[in-house]
Amino acid sequence: VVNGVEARPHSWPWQISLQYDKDGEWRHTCGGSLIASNWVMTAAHCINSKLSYRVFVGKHDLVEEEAGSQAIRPEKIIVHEKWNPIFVAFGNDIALIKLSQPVSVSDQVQFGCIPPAGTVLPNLYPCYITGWGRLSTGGPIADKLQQALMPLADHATCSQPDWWGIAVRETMVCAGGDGIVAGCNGDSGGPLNCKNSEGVWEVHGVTSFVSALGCNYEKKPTVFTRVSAFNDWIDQVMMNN
Ligand SMILES: CC(C)c1ccc(NC(=O)[C@@H]2CCCN2C(=O)[C@H](CCCC[NH3+])NC(=O)C(F)(F)F)cc1
Repeated sequence: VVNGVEARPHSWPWQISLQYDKDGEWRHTCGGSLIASNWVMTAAHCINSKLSYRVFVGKHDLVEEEAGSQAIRPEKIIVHEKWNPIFVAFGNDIALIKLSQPVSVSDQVQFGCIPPAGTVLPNLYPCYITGWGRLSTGGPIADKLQQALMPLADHATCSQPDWWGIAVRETMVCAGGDGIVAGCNGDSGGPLNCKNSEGVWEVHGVTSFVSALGCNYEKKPTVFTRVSAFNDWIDQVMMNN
């Protein structure tokens, strides 16, 4: 997250760190959201079938050992069948990770809520991106979980020619674009958190892409997979696996 702030520890208790084993070292590669005791939602582009992963729940500082955190191996990973790794703009950048054992909820580990199917929030609706992604374009990833307020850019705004144009679909959500605050590499797969009218936080987006010209690039908001376009897919996958 570029130009965010350190989150109060464990204030986004569904946020997970997806890590892969690189020569015996575990490396953070993506974020994700715990949505059930044995299911994590992340981005399809985070998954490389050649790598072995672990899901770390209950974390705040990635470089410290933290009581209450737990690393769990995936049992299986289901990537959306319509995800096309060649072109992130085709969308369907969503995947579900079934954990090899259920996680127990606690103060530090909670499930994120999926919004009702079809929910489309209005322009400038205030949401928060969270993640351990780069703190600046090309910069280091964060040790401590970051958060940033990112008002939504509705489809009419986000699909303007000098914004994302036709690269953005209605199955996506845009947020930010002020050239200051943005998601960045390593935030992929993590949640876009929006508080609903009852005051309940929902995971409205899965961090998908930013401009290749720079994370915080004016009129190139961070683009998320719109979770409320995938309720049926999520239900089917969880029921059938
Ligand atoms: C739609 C098309 C014009 C297009 C739009 C944006 C990009 N962005 C990028 O490629 C930048 C550069 C590093 C990774 N990246 C990204 O946007 C990657 C997803 C890459 C998926 C394709 N391999 N996502 C992230 O870094 C993010 F924002 F989720 F944290 C690439 C192509």
